[in-house]
Amino acid sequence: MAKEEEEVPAILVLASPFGIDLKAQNPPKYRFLEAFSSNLPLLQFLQQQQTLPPSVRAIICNALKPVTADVIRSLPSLDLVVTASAGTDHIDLTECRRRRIQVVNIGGLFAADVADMAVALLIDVLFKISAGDRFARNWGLSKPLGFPFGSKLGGKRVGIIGLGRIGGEVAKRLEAFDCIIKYHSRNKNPSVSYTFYSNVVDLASNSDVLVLCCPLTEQTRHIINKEVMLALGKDGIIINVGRGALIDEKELVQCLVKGEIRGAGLDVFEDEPNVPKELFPLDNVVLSPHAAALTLDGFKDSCDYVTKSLDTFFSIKPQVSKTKLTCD
Ligand SMILES: O=CC(=O)O
Repeated sequence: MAKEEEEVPAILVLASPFGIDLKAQNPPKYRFLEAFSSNLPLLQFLQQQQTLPPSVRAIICNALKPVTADVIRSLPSLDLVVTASAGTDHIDLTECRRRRIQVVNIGGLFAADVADMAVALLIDVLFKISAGDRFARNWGLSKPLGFPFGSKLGGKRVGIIGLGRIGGEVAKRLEAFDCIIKYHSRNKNPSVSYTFYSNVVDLASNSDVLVLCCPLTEQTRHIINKEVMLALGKDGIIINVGRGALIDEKELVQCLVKGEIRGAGLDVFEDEPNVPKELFPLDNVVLSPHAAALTLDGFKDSCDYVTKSLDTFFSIKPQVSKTKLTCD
């Protein structure tokens, strides 16, 4: 390999089309190994590449592209992982820490969009918009009063789990709809007047709706279990814009099928891209393919963010960058 080529950092791109602006540069600043264009499992893809993997310095990924310990181990020169997501649960952070690999996420860039999606899902479940759309397409063929009533949003008691940037945006929006906001998070937030519950079951017992906005960690995995769902009760609704594994999904399916809770709006699932098939016939459930942060207008922002993260990292000496760049 020519010396100049060696000095151009190699970047493994797991999700399309990050790095577009960078690719157009002349002379090129980076060499891109585009795994997203292959159907092979990532490790197999890497094994098939002859030269580049040993020199890969950075990975660009998003929440749907896991960066496992095996992937990290197959890249001996890896210094940086940039994820176009707020969550970092898809990255083996233990292995990154061990190797002193910098992890950079997108912070609150999409907090407002994710909050908008949470509110949209809630309104859809309450007013049965998606179900009504399906019904209206055959309306003329149905019997009178064949479509069940929806429910108001104003006055609902909404329990937000995780009052960080996304949760805060959800609270702001739903306050404007005259909802009563309560929350659970690791710590009470002294700067808000919403009622704080240190216990999720208590929050569920005192809410009509639970909105999940917290990151997935070992502490929050299955934070919504059967006990919480039963405490929420038959009129309760769950909205999840966090991560699928925040809910015990098997129990959620059972509760929805048996009518032990009233409905759910889900943008995320435990085993994406697999969505439990039992949910498909249910009109009290609105499904979305982890799309809260996927807007055409937002995409340019995430490309810019990824570009800036690479440029910042590679323009700083690696030793310095490892201490100065922060994972938000
Ligand atoms: O899932 C999306 C994100 O983590 O930003």
